Amino acid sequence: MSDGTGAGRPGGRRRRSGTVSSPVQPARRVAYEVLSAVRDSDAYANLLLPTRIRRAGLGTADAALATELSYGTLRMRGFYDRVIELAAGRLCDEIDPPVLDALRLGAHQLLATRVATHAAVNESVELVRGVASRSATGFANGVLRTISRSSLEEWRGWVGDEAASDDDRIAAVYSHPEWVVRVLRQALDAEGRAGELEALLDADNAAPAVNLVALPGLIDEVDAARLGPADHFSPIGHELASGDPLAVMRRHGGAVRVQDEGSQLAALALSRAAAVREGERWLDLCAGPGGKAALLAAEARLGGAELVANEPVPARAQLVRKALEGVPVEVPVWELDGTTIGDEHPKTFDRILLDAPCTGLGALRRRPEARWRKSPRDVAALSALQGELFDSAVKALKPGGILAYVTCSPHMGETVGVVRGGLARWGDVIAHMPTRAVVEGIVRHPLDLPGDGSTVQLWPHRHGTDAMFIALIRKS
Ligand SMILES: C[S@@+](CC[C@H](N)C(=O)[O-])C[C@H]1O[C@@H](n2cnc3c(N)ncnc32)[C@H](O)[C@@H]1O
Repeated sequence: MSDGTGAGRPGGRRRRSGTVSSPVQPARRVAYEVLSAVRDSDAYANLLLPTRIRRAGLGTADAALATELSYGTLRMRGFYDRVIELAAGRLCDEIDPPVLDALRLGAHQLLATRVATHAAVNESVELVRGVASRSATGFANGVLRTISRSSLEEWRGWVGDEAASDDDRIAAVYSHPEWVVRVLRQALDAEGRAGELEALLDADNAAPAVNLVALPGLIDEVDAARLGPADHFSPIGHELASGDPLAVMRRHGGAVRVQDEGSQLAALALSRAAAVREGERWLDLCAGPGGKAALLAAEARLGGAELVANEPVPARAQLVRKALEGVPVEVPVWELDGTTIGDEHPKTFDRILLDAPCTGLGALRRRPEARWRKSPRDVAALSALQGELFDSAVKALKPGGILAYVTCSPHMGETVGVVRGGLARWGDVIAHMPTRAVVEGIVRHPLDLPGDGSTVQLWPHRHGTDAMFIALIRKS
């Protein structure tokens, strides 16, 4: 990674006061623009960042620095805001948002990177100079110098000391909203593992490695082995050894994709829950953007099954079509409301993947701003929709068919809550399958999965995957 000092670039501007101020290094400017857009226009960092990096013409090292700075700052924003409040002696609400963005970016560099202190302070102050008054520039300089005089551990201690309760301390120090801390603890507690909470919150704050899936039947084992070290659990996954994942994907013409190991296991749990019979009909009910649809299409092709993918949001349905392009098999893409498919196509499918729209609280390491955007109100609306989609899927299943209910959230209102509700409504025609036993039959190494085995909850801190939930259900 670049040290961010900008060494070797042309000299700075001479200001009227006679001091020399340096221009902001492009990687830092890109990170600052991303933070502003996320705050100001609800942008998604993972979508915006590649465009901004390209537009700024950043090389590999600077692109990595811009990514680390923007993702790291967004993830740890909750903690940095407490640090800034202590250092500034005023609430963040009282600081001009563009100035606050620069302070957050500066705090991240000072407390969590090896960027030299003078570069972190001076360039953050330069960013403020570009958007605010002279007094704001002096204020930012003072706050950042105060932050720079103490270590991360010291700031963690002081932030913890100021907390109003133990949950508030954990929320502040680990930079998660307090309600998210509570729901994550509840889900771990249900497994008798509440003691893992801080390890989970830490894992949410770490950048995940790039993980690849080698689609079965589309790439031979020798070529797959060259992608990088085999995943610990997924039999078809590899960690990217080095290089640009897009270039690797292009080289393999659709046979290789970026996909979290947990997502691979969720799709395989459905396709490998029972031997595939020629001519089976499969449905991916909520398919956008199509990662699991591509894997299911490859699995269906090997077993002689037919897949239909459904995604009601047209732009996302286009992404599904694109994701399916590299799999040499015909997959119709419907654009229907999944809640109506059960009535429109009753008793039609042998297997259905219901990868439900959810809060995404299981993928916080991947979507750095997501934790600040969700609220408990979202859970109520989503779990109602998840229940309707569940009912629709049960109706659309043939007798004997299998449903995989999946979320990338461990929130119990979206996981076991929805499944229990479904069983209460449909208990005379559906029953749990032994999901843990199915998944254990797929993985390369044993998974540590407490509970009765009727469902599977994966975790970033324990398994290195997103926190995917999987429940296999069979219709009688
Ligand atoms: C968690 S994502 C699915 C991810 C996908 N399976 C993959 O692996 O790429 C949930 C999807 O459900 C879609 N969705 C939202 N409401 C829906 C509905 N009423 N019926 C079907 N799909 C819906 C969303 O647009 C979103 O694309």
